[in-house]
Amino acid sequence: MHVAITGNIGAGKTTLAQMLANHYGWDVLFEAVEGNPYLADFYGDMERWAFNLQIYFLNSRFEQVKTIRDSGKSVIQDRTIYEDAFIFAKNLYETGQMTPRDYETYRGLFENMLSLVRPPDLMIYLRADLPKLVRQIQKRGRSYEMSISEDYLASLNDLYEQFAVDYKVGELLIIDVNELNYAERPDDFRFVTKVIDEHLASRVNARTSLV
Ligand SMILES: Nc1ncnc2c1ncn2[C@@H]1O[C@H](COP(=O)(O)OP(=O)(O)OP(=O)(O)O)[C@@H](O)[C@H]1O
Repeated sequence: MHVAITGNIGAGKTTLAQMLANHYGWDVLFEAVEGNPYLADFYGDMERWAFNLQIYFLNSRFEQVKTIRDSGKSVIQDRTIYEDAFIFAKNLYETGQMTPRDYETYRGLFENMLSLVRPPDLMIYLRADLPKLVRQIQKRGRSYEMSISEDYLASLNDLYEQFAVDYKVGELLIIDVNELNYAERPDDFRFVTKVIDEHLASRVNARTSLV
């Protein structure tokens, strides 16, 4: 079983991935944030560091793809390779912060990698509106994320919504997390696991469901 959690910055993926891993006894794979050599610089000057950061994330995510393939265990993954390309890199290109030739080079590499990527058995999209994202980013208080603008989050959210519509290579479960606080309210976490259990039980019937 390979489950992946997808969603915008501050949606609550990392917390939920850890909680689900504990609950179901799955291994968990996090994103490369600590020790990421580009992330802080990227938030200071996106245009300068866009290509470098995207290559770094693409490589680290591809490493995870290989780990998942070779592990033979049930794994939950915090964010996927699809988001790097279809959301983050695309947004940088569309907003003029990644040049066409860099984007083309990046996409060529991504397409090559994609031929070796097996989609997760279940993708869980945590849908959150801007106020929720902003609150969570401020709450965790990473200094380099304080420069994230609402425009940036809004563009990413638009691309996430498009991604949810276009995602056809596997099953997608959409959970609206605007009113949920599973980190602090056990009932909310029970709600999420119930939805996942139901979805896993009815996998043959539905490819996309929404709660
Ligand atoms: N491909 C990418 N391009 C640009 N920034 C990225 C990319 N992938 C991840 N990031 C950034 O790296 C950091 C990852 O932090 P983290 O793992 O805590 O996840 P997050 O996106 O904030 O999610 P959550 O709060 O839902 O756990 C965020 O600032 C995120 O936007």
